[in-house]
Amino acid sequence: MRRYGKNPDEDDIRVRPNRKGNRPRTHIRPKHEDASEGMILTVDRGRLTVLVDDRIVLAMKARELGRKAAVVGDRVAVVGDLSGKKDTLARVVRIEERASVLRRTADDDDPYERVVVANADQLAIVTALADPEPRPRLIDRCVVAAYDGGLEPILVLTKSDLAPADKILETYATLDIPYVVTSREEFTDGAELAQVHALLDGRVTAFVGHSGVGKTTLVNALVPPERRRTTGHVNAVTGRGRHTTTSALALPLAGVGGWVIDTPGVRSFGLNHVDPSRVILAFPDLEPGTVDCPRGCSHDEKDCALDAWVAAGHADPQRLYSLRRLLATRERRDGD
Ligand SMILES: Nc1nc2c(ncn2[C@@H]2O[C@H](COP(=O)(O)OP(=O)(O)OP(=O)(O)O)[C@@H](O)[C@H]2O)c(=O)[nH]1
Ligand SMILES: [Zn+2]
Repeated sequence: MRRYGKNPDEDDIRVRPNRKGNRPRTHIRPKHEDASEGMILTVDRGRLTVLVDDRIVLAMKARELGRKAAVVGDRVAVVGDLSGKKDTLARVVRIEERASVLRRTADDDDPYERVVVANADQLAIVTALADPEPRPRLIDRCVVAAYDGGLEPILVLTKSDLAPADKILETYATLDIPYVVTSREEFTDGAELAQVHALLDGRVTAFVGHSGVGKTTLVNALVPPERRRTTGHVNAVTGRGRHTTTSALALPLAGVGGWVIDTPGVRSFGLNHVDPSRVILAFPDLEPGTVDCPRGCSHDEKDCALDAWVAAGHADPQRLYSLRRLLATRERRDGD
């Protein structure tokens, strides 16, 4: 599996100046050797649901965890009553290191980045081919968030009964992003569903998409019947579905292993937090060309060494063009 960031989580650790000597400020935690492992499925304010073996356990964060947020997809250590019975409450005592993090700043004016999903292998960017119209810059921003957080992006292009996919596919061909084109009608015949399963089975996939793109329709076709949600309640005033959830939600893929993590419809995807040096990791063919870059180069500036390096024939100019296009989406424009 491709992994982009080395340790995408490290920015979450606020390193504070240490006045008392050079021992890092770590908390000596009780060991909790009896703790069980689990995975967070939902977060609703302070309440977490955690999958422990095959039971769904209600839990809250132990105080010793401090302010670090527990998010959907987190692997955790949990103690207390793990029976999953009514009126029990367990405690999450440890959040394991994250293999990937999907983050967004709600808005580019909003300085706070939030981790939306932890440990997803891939990010399925769901885009309708029409109704609503595709928004390439939003797709690009999601791709950047995936690369930045160590997730592999995949494109899911829905409503192919309304418009063809060629143009979008052409735009993303250079990036070599796996894709699938779907329509609700075809979905029932099995062939498309098999293609989607081929991309998702055995993996943890976070789904993002603008409201109304058909994300719920798609997710419902993938999860067991009792986990389905109602679709199509787009509110004319807010543009949001009536069932818009405020946080992500992990659902098991029907039949085989793997998880779908449904996230609330996004209208924008703030990228304040993105580090260009992590995005370039998704371009291993270009990375060697950055050795002569100025320190802290954004790779989207005048002195970037990539231009000369690519001009000398070391890599495909289309790839550099794509990298620059993605990096440019970090800046917000009207309509994003
Ligand atoms: N023509 C067409 N319409 C579709 C298709 N898939 C979904 N729709 C319709 O598009 C609308 C939105 O679908 P949803 O699945 O609710 O979309 P969503 O992305 O979950 O939207 P929210 O619930 O607002 O977050 C519904 O009216 C669906 O019936 C498709 O393949 N073709
Ligand atoms: Zn550079």
